[in-house]
Amino acid sequence: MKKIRKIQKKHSKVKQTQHRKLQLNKGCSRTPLFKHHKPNQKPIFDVNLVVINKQTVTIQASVQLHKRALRAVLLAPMHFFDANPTGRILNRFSKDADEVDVFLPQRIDGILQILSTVIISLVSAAVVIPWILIGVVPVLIAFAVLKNIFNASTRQMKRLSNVANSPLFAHLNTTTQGLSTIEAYQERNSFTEKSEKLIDVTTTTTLLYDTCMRCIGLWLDLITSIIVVVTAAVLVSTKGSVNPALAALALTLCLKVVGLMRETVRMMNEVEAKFTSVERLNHYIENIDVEPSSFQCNPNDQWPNKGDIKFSNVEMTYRESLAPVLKNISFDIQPQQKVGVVGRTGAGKSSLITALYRLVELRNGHINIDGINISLIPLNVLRSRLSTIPQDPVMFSGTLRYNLDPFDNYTDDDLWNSLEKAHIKKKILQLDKGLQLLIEENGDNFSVGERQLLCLARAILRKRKILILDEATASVDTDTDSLIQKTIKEAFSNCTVLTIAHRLKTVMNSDLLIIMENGNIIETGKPEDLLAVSSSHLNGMLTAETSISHA
Ligand SMILES: Nc1ncnc2c1ncn2[C@@H]1O[C@H](COP(=O)(O)OP(=O)(O)OP(=O)(O)O)[C@@H](O)[C@H]1O
Repeated sequence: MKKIRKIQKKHSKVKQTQHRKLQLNKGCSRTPLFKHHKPNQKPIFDVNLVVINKQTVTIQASVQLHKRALRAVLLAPMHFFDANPTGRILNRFSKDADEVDVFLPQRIDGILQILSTVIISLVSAAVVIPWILIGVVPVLIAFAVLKNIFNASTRQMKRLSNVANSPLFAHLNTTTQGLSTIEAYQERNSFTEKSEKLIDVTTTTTLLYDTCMRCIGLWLDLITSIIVVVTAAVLVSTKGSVNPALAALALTLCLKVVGLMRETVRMMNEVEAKFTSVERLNHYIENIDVEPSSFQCNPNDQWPNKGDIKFSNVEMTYRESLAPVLKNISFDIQPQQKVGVVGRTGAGKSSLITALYRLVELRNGHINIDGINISLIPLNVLRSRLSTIPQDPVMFSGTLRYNLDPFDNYTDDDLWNSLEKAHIKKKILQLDKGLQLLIEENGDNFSVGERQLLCLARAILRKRKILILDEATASVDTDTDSLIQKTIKEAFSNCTVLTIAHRLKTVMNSDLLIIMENGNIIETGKPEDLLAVSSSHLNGMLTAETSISHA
């Protein structure tokens, strides 16, 4: 019985202490002015809610910035990508976007919280000792001057640090892409050395920025200490004339408020420096030229239904400062004609496609498809009505189905049919997963030739009136090349096909041959007509090709 009573007593004692602790906590939760994210606490003044709602303001702002910068890059013309390496673009969308997404909202929130504390503390102090406000003015001036002195340099250091990241990103990008080549040529050491040098440059600029921030911190601390010392000295020297309680309050407030003001200035400086990331993203939004979106003619859904292509005095240059790569080119391709374009490397064959897709606007002349000048129609319409198999076949990470038919417009049977016509069905069947087969980034789990065949399957599926093949079979063996040419002849019998090829054999069955050199057309006609003339360029090229293959 005694034992039970002892336990009961102990239990009630524990309960009492718990109750007292609870009361104490309740008391505490009433006193603080600011919420520190403890559950069940009901603060009088919730800075997060009252001053700023991070979710709706800062995050929304960064989302908008990101969206608009991304849109600007996606709609940028070709020359933007020629002038800006991938690393530079990656830097904006990784490092700069991270500062805008994470750092700035946190810091701005912090500044607002501290500023509110400073204002409330100053108001409470002014109520008790009004003359304290006289002392605040020089303090504010001192901090403002210091902030201005350091602002320019910290911002510049931050800009330097941001810029220094781009070459590092570009180098890492090229290294990962060319890893096998680096290993094959045993260039691992030189690449590692270059990485280290670039990391050194990046960290040096970051160190400069950090040093600048430390320096401003040091000066702010110095001013704070001077102010506290001066206040203490004044209070001591006026001993007896100031109420000791008020003197203690003045000193405490001085320590707290000046300390907080110092912290605000430091953080504001940091935020202003990091705002260079916003500036850099904004630069993309405001300064990247956008591909022309205005149009004077919107062709019907069936356009082009014949496939007639007419180049008239076309002159094109990749940049204003560069020489033209297409010089006064004129030719006419009849509907359903199979045209072969040949010429030496750099002759301007691929530039014909660039001009057809309006990746670069013409300097002179015009191109008509089915009688419509393509410079007058919307870019998305033009590009969606042509089919191409480029030199570098493009595959996206995702399923095979997604790669062939991203908008889910065709049935599985259609897809298998096109794979069969492109002579790749057998290979896909061997891999077991069928249309759900996963394609790795850049189509790395397929050879270049296989990727070209998958692109051919994609083109067969879309059934456009105009098909452009840019060295589409350059990476497949001669037997498969012949098979593909046969397929193209059958599957695209009622389409216009423009084939750019290095191997003359690939285009010898064309209806028309265009031979290019140095941006000009040097010969054009039916292959048999050109072969009949012994001095023709085609005969010369054939002789050169045969002698190389026999060598
Ligand atoms: N993006 C570019 N910026 C500047 N010049 C370019 C660009 N692309 C190509 N050129 C230049 O334009 C000329 C024609 O290039 P194009 O790619 O059309 O030749 P090509 O006949 O297709 O060569 P290849 O058979 O090697 O693919 C070349 O001198 C090349 O240096």
